[in-house]
Amino acid sequence: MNPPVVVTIAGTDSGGAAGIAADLTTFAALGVHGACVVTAVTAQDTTGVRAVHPVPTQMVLAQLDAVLDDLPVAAIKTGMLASPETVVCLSTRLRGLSGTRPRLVVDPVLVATSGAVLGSAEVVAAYREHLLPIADVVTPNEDEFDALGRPDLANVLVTRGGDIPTTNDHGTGCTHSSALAAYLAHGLDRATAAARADAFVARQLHLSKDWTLGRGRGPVAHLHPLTPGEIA
Ligand SMILES: Nc1ncnc2c1ncn2[C@@H]1O[C@H](COP(=O)(O)OP(=O)(O)O)[C@@H](O)[C@H]1O
Ligand SMILES: Cc1ncc(COP(=O)(O)OP(=O)(O)O)c(N)n1
Repeated sequence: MNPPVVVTIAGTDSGGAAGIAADLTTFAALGVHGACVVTAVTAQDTTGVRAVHPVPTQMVLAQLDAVLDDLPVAAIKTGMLASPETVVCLSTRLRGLSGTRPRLVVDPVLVATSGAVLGSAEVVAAYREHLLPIADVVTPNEDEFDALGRPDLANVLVTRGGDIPTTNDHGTGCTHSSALAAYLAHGLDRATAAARADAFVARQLHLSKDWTLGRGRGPVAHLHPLTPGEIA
């Protein structure tokens, strides 16, 4: 039987903790086929974001069209979208889809844990006007919720850290929204998918809490560890 297909539309993190790397490994962990549309390349590590290079909007749309023309996409997750043009054009493209529209999870990546601003005021305005209204679920953290003007919308699910003591939490927001999209693609309703996504992230944070990768906030684990017998 085919796995459900989920697309992430997001940026890269050269340190492998957040963005596309987190999304695709989370999809693999949760049994969905992951496709990816790259919106920006970031030079980033566990200590912060050094540089951002946005991908031109037409190239973002070309990637998305290639995926949508060929694969039976069950769900789409958006992460860092990098420019207002990309937010607006993507929203227009998604609103215009014919047939059964894929479930849409919007993770409005605007501020990284390191404090780096990943979305300008123009990006915020484009989200509010164009993308939030068509999302099934929007998953801002507290800072992003504030940046968006605390929208009073039924589809907004504000994420709020948790009680696992760890500094290895870089990529948790990406992992959480990807898990949510994967569970929706498996056919779960929104409340159940959200509860499962919380549980998945909690388990992954436990797995990586004693890691000592990097000089800053280390990556959350995205996959499950294999036993030595499974690796050999
Ligand atoms: N320390 C933690 N303990 C348990 N769960 C956590 C912890 N940090 C994050 N989570 C889970 O991950 C989700 C996203 O985390 P959050 O910190 O809001 O994301 P972001 O990385 O975007 O700031 C939370 O809703 C929660 O389910
Ligand atoms: C390329 C890229 N995308 C998203 C983020 C933000 O990641 P997120 O998991 O929401 O939060 P932090 O790990 O930064 O707290 C990013 N840093 N880079």
